[in-house]
Amino acid sequence: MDLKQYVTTVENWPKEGISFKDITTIMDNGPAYKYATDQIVNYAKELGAEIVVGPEARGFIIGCPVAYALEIGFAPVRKPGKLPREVISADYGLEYGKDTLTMHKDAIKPGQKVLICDDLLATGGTIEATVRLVEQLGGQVVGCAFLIELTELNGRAKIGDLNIKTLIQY
Ligand SMILES: O=P(O)(O)OC[C@H]1O[C@H](OP(=O)(O)OP(=O)(O)O)[C@H](O)[C@@H]1O
Ligand SMILES: Nc1ncnc2[nH]cnc12
Repeated sequence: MDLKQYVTTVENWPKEGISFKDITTIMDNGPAYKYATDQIVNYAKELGAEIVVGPEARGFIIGCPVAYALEIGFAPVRKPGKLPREVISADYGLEYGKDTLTMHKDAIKPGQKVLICDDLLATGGTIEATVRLVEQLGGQVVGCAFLIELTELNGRAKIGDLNIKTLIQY
């Protein structure tokens, strides 16, 4: 399936100069959403992932169905003030802003094999901060899966030699 045809590009949103890749037109198409999820499920199986981690909010949309299909857990990465128990934090930069991400301190077991999922790899700031959080908790990042990669922004460079899978490239 050519997934790219289901992505909607919105120019100059949320800011002038940003070419926004809207994945809601993948999600509202049952076969396209299932196809995308299945690709990541197969990748997760190859890697032997034991838990899925995803940053809010679009990382939940990608990561949760993968965790469900594999009957493994999902641990959320959230913006500050959203998780109710003790957290660790990491600051990061975005293509259009900056922010902080948090995880519960007990979200990952030491040595657990983690697959990180998100909708899109842009500058790599979000994924790099998520990797830092997982590693700080003792998790082993076995792979990172994205629907979309904006190759010109070279987000891959931020996470060194980690295993990365992207389904659509621009
Ligand atoms: O590679 P980066 O430059 O870090 O950009 C990618 C991140 O930006 C978007 O999330 P956003 O922070 O806009 O939050 P949302 O998912 O809640 O919309 C997207 O879902 C990725 O998580
Ligand atoms: N161009 C883009 N489209 C959609 N989500 C994004 N997150 C960061 N950059 C983005």
